[in-house]
Amino acid sequence: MTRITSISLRRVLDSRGNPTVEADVLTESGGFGRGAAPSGASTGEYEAIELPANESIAKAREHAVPRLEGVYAGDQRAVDSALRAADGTDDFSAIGANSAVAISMAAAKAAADVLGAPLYQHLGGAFRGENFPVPLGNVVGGGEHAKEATHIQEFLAAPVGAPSVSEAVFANAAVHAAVADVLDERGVPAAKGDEGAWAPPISDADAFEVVDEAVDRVEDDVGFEIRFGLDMAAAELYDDDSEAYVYGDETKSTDEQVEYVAGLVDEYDLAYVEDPLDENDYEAFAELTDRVGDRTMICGDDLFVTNVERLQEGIDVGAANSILIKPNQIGTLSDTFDAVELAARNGYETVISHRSGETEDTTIAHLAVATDAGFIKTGTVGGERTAKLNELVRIADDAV
Ligand SMILES: O=C(O)[C@@H](CO)OP(=O)(O)O
Ligand SMILES: [Mg+2]
Repeated sequence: MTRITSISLRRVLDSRGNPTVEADVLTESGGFGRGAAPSGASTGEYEAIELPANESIAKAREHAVPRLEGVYAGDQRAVDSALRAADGTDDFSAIGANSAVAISMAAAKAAADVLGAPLYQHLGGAFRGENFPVPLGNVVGGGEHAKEATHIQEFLAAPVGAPSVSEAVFANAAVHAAVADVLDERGVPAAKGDEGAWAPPISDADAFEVVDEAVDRVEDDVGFEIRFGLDMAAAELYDDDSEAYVYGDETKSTDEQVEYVAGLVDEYDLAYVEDPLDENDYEAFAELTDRVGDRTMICGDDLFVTNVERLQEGIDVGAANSILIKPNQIGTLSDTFDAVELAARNGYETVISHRSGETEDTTIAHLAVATDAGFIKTGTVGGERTAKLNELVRIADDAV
């Protein structure tokens, strides 16, 4: 029933206005699934390769589509193996991870459609749908997502005490609004960055104060615990030549960076710190995790790139205690699940994540519920972000 009869690929817009790949998968019994690839700006050195959308589509039409016709969409491993075989490289550089991930997600949705089950249930089984991830909401940001704003890429609200996913989602939106108030009171004008977070021209130190204040206000209002965290995207700050982290005119050695982050964790009771160190520095990651990993999440994004080999290396040295999961970093849902399972087996928390360039695709909301992830990082406001947040609310309401 889920045998694939046709796949169409097209160029659509992402949230930055760049072309990305959208895939439609049809099965012989009429099942339909659509998936669209997101795109990063602060991409990790070891991610699967995104090709220009046109090129990726042409290559996938030539090499992948003929192999996939006749494969069962319900057999996700078979779909993803066919994608890997069609590509023939380790990093999807032949057909592009953008076409691969769009097809992989579209096939999963087509299979769910045939089964008449929500995607999270097809991917995660009958007993999923009870637990929901805590949404990490980007409220202030800079780095590669907004020039002339903070050096730290993301300040993320973390409503860890929210009694429901819906209350958590609304709490993050309230923190986003409270940040605007605090900035306004300080006379700071702020545009928005790529993910809809405020991108004020202030120092990182001032941003900590602003976010801390905004979180306190909303916490008082809603009456449950809200903390905050960071994506430092430190690989973007690290300069290989000087072997230092560059914050405008200031630099920090690796030891100083570890010291700085450990100090921030304690000063602001941070719930979460993603990529605090360079993507090649497992050792310094391990040192920081050793110091503060008992009281905060140290999460590898560019460090692990959703790749089981890199994750295993991190597990071996104690580099972190959580992993960011982005399907397009590795190219298929099967590889994504492998990374989630390896993480879970080793006591690592998983954080399912959007990219800075997004579409209305809601697959990651289902993926987070299907894998019982503790967290999801998918922005706070803006249509391509609320698409995922609202889908979580619908899943909780049994309305998908
Ligand atoms: O670094 C990140 O975690 C992501 C998403 O917030 O950014 P990008 O998609 O630009 O890599
Ligand atoms: Mg990141």
